[in-house]
Amino acid sequence: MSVFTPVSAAQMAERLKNYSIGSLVELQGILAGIENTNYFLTTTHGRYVLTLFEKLKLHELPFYINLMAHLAKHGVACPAPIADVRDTYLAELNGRPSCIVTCLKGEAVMAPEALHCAQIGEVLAEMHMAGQTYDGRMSNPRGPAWWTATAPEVYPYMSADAVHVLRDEVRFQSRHRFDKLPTGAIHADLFRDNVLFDGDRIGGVIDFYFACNDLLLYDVAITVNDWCVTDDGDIDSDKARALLASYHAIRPFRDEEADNWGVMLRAAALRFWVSRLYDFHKPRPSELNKPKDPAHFERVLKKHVARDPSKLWL
Ligand SMILES: Nc1ncnc2c1ncn2[C@@H]1O[C@H](COP(=O)(O)OP(=O)(O)OP(=O)(O)O)[C@@H](O)[C@H]1O
Ligand SMILES: N[C@@H](CCO)C(=O)O
Repeated sequence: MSVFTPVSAAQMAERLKNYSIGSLVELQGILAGIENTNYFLTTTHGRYVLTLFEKLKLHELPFYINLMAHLAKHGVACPAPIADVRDTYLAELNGRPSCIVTCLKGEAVMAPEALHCAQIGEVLAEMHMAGQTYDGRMSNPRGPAWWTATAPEVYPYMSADAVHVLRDEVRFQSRHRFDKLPTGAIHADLFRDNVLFDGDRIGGVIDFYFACNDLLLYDVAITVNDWCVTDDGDIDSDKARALLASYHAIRPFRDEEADNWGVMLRAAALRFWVSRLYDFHKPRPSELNKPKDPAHFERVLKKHVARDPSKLWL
């Protein structure tokens, strides 16, 4: 299903001559994933993942691949890209940019407990700390300018009540500035399906293709909104505290971050509400995936608007 661009064993064996990771044992297509072609690649030296990028172009990829390499160099649990004999990570294969990264152990945990959330807080803070010395730059393609421009495109498909909530939130966010909050390289999509757990221990973080430079607290809010959410769009405060406490132990929050926590949780919910609305109502012709439920993030946002954010702080 998710092998959009097939690679033969002969092609792979030939390609591996450019690397120092042994010779081909097995190449097995990965069914999960909707954006790219992924294969589990086993060589005489170990297990790797081969990705062929179906949408991103060669020149768009270095920010993400170099970020993974930088984080892996710092010991962060994420795939390490493998350089070829020319010392480059990216090469064309069957007309697609491709790269080989180390294979992480484990599977996604879709019903996490506080113990999982605590490990997520830790790995997120480690990414943020290690990311401080990353010199790649990428503005957030899904930031305030994007949601302000995109929201009106989906109003025609929404109920009057939902338009009211969305318009109010876009306006609310535009009244806030965050000049004093710490920034850096952020993952920006640290949802449950982008982390592998080997039993109860984190195997690592994958899918860095929304990474960018933005507020660190925004990344924390995105993460809490997914890892700590309940079925009705509320946030489980025990899980949120477990995540925040282990994050704070590595990168202590500043007072200004505590002050802006509620606004940030709302911004993170708004971003995914708008992207899901857009993907739902205006899918690209090539889109193969079943769109994710936008109403989920409407519920998350409404709960945030109604609550005292300090109840979800440390
Ligand atoms: N480095 C890795 N180590 C182990 N498994 C991996 C690795 N990279 C990807 N996978 C596996 O491949 C699956 C698909 O990868 P991924 O989620 O990145 O797909 P995608 O199509 O690139 O993106 P999307 O999440 O948008 O569908 C993951 O669910 C995971 O099981
Ligand atoms: N994690 C996103 C999809 C990828 O950006 C969502 O659940 O809407």
